[in-house]
Amino acid sequence: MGKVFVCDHPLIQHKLTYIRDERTNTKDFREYVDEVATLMAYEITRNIPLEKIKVKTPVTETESSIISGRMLGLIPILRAGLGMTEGVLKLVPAAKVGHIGLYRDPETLQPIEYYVKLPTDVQERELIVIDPMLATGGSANAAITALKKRDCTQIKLMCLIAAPEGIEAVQKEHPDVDIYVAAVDEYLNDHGYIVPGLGDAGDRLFGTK
Ligand SMILES: O=P(O)(O)OC[C@H]1O[C@H](OP(=O)(O)OP(=O)(O)O)[C@H](O)[C@@H]1O
Ligand SMILES: O=c1cc[nH]c(=O)[nH]1
Ligand SMILES: [Mg+2]
Repeated sequence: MGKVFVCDHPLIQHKLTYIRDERTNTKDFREYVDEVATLMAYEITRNIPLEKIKVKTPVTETESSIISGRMLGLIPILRAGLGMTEGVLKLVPAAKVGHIGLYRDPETLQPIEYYVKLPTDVQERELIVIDPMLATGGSANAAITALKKRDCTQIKLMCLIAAPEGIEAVQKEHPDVDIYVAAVDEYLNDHGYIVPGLGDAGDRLFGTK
């Protein structure tokens, strides 16, 4: 079963409080989400492979490590996943970015796919699926399934806030996928919103409500 890593660094938890706060305006919300994504990326990339290269210091020649950033792929789920993507790219600028467009039908809560554009070598990359909210888990599961259909095998999921229901759903459908979150909240309300959560991530990021 996939592991759940809660990124509980004080800086992340501090910023998450302002992300949750309904008084935080769109500009500040976007900035906090971006900053938390960068901090979480530090944790998520902890085990990516290093390779040795030769480097000449002012004193001598030596061997030193670099990460194979080109082997990473970031897969934001549109729209809200876009809000975290630049923050991760700050740490791994060589990663390629693929987009999966999904929206959740407000009645059925089922994900509807409307766009997929992936790097041509996506199967060879370690992928991080990015979405701030893991609610029922339907969207994350659909995105991961779309990647697996294209022969992707190394997939992680990165979210800001997860409901226990969403974690369970992903662990059941994709037991090979580890999940990185800043917080696990209490439950889903009757409209499928995470409680206490932060409201609608896409609307708060883009000011659409
Ligand atoms: O776990 P789930 O129950 O599937 O819910 C989570 C999904 O809902 C939100 O997207 P939304 O459908 O609001 O689309 P948007 O990003 O375009 O606003 C969120 O960004 C996730 O993708
Ligand atoms: O709480 C939630 C659940 C799904 N999507 C959101 O943006 N927020
Ligand atoms: Mg939304």
